[in-house]
Amino acid sequence: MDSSYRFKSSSKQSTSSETDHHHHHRFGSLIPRLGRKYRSLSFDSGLLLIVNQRFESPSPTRLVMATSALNSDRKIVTGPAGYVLEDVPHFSDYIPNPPTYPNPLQDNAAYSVVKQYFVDEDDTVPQKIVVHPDSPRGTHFRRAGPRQRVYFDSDDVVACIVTCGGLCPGLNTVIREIVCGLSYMYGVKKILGIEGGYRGFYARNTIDLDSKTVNDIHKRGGTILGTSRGGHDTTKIVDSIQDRGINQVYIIGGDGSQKGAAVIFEEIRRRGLKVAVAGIPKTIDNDIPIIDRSFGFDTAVEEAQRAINAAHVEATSFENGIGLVKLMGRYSGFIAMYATLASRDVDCCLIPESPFFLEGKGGLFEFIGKRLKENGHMVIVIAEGAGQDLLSESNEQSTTLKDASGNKLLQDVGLWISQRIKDHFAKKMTLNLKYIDPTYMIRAVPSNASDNVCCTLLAQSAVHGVMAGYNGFTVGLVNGRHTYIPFYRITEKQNKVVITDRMWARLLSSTNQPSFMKHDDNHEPNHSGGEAGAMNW
Ligand SMILES: Nc1ncnc2c1ncn2[C@@H]1O[C@H](COP(=O)(O)OP(=O)(O)O)[C@@H](O)[C@H]1O
Ligand SMILES: O=P(O)(O)OC[C@H]1O[C@](O)(COP(=O)(O)O)[C@@H](O)[C@@H]1O
Ligand SMILES: [Mg+2]
Repeated sequence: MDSSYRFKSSSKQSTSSETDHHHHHRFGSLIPRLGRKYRSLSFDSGLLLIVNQRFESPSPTRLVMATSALNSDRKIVTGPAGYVLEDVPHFSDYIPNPPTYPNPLQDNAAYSVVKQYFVDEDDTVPQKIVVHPDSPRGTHFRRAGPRQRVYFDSDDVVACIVTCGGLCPGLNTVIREIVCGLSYMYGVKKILGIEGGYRGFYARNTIDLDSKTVNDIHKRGGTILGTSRGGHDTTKIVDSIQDRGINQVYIIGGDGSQKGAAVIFEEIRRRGLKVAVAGIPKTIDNDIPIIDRSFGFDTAVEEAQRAINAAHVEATSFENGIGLVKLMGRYSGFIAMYATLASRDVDCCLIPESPFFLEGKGGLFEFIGKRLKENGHMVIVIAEGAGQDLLSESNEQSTTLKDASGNKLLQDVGLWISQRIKDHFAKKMTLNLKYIDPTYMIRAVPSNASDNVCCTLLAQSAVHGVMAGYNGFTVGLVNGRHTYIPFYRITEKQNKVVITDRMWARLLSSTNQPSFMKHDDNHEPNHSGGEAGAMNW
């Protein structure tokens, strides 16, 4: 490596206020933007573009790439000590010499008081923050925030916003803050709402959005734009984007929506359009990987407390009372786990990641019998995706039904387990079991204060990234900092509760429920699990 190669220490790099903002701008092409610090840029498709080279910037060198060669690539930048930046695409990757403009925020009185308001081009955020002295520096994501130069003239912007998939508290707040961010910060005047999810691009008219029309919407649950499952037709969607002259697309949605956003972006890049696509991750189940937590999750957990309280009141008021609450969570039990930890009234929490069984030693029935004997009542929280294996064993009904988006339709585990418990204890004792299903109540509410702040920052980060020319990314909080994450990192797997992590151990110790490990079970989780995100501390 070049001996004059300069690299900031990791501690310095994470402190943006210390970074040098006076070095020259690098906006002309991909190489200059990567700056002098990186030694290689490789694309996973096998096309190795630059290796072991020191770039002086601004550089006259232009990186010439065939658009087609970029289609499935990953923009990976490596540096010393195992540093890896999983970068997001940028207009300058596939559009030759895109014009740039000074960021209008530089004249905004509100932000002018902030020292070094603009984010340094080289700021990145580490994925893992717990390290050993000899750990490699590891994967980083590009830090979100406003850049000194933007790739859109505000007068030319035609932005659109769409919400897809299931409801989640905070959707309206994100819509509101994208609209307000675009208009107040960047002076954008043309913002369209796409109604009814992806199919709205080609099956519905658009609605005009401005700061006045969205002023109060954050106080309402749901989404003012409407949403849907299914209906993703990439060609029709991109045709509609082109026909309407849209050049910024904000997609608020979960794992399915982000997969949809990724293919829309691929098609846009294939057609060589100067259209930005940004995803804002929405998942009430908190099943999107990498990010610390998703907006609406906090609200959902809080709302679930009301159902758990009701279950507790019912359970404690009757002899051998059992309050059973079913909460959302198809594949990830975060809502159930956090609602249980928050409540302290829950005796048993069942989630999809932790298999359980009913009969025999160490099983659920034995535990219920024991708790009722000790306390006279019991509260059980079950995530909707828990015990699906047991259900399909005892049920001939087809389990292959899917919703319009292709998500497997689950059978009602709450009703099933209620019946099984009643049947089991029928001859032994009088049970009073009350089943509460607050599924849609916890997601149809407006977002709470903390989620509103979370939504605001995500929306603003998305707007800054798009204005700065980044494209094909999802915004997300990583270790408390906002970042731009490539779509593939968000969609390649689901975030799950890792039952061998401390958080699940804390839950087990707070409820003192059995782990439901049979003797022949090995102690590995039965799912791929994934990296421990912040919710798995
Ligand atoms: N693999 C995919 N490719 C393209 N579009 C998809 C894909 N998966 C889901 N979608 C679309 O994304 C939208 C939302 O997906 P869905 O699974 O219902 O909700 P969520 O985004 O909350 O996971 C739907 O319109 C669906 O058709
Ligand atoms: O009945 P619907 O509208 O399909 O939604 C129910 C599902 O939505 C979820 O909240 C998750 O859906 P998303 O992926 O859209 O966020 C699940 O937990 C739940 O099973
Ligand atoms: Mg989903």
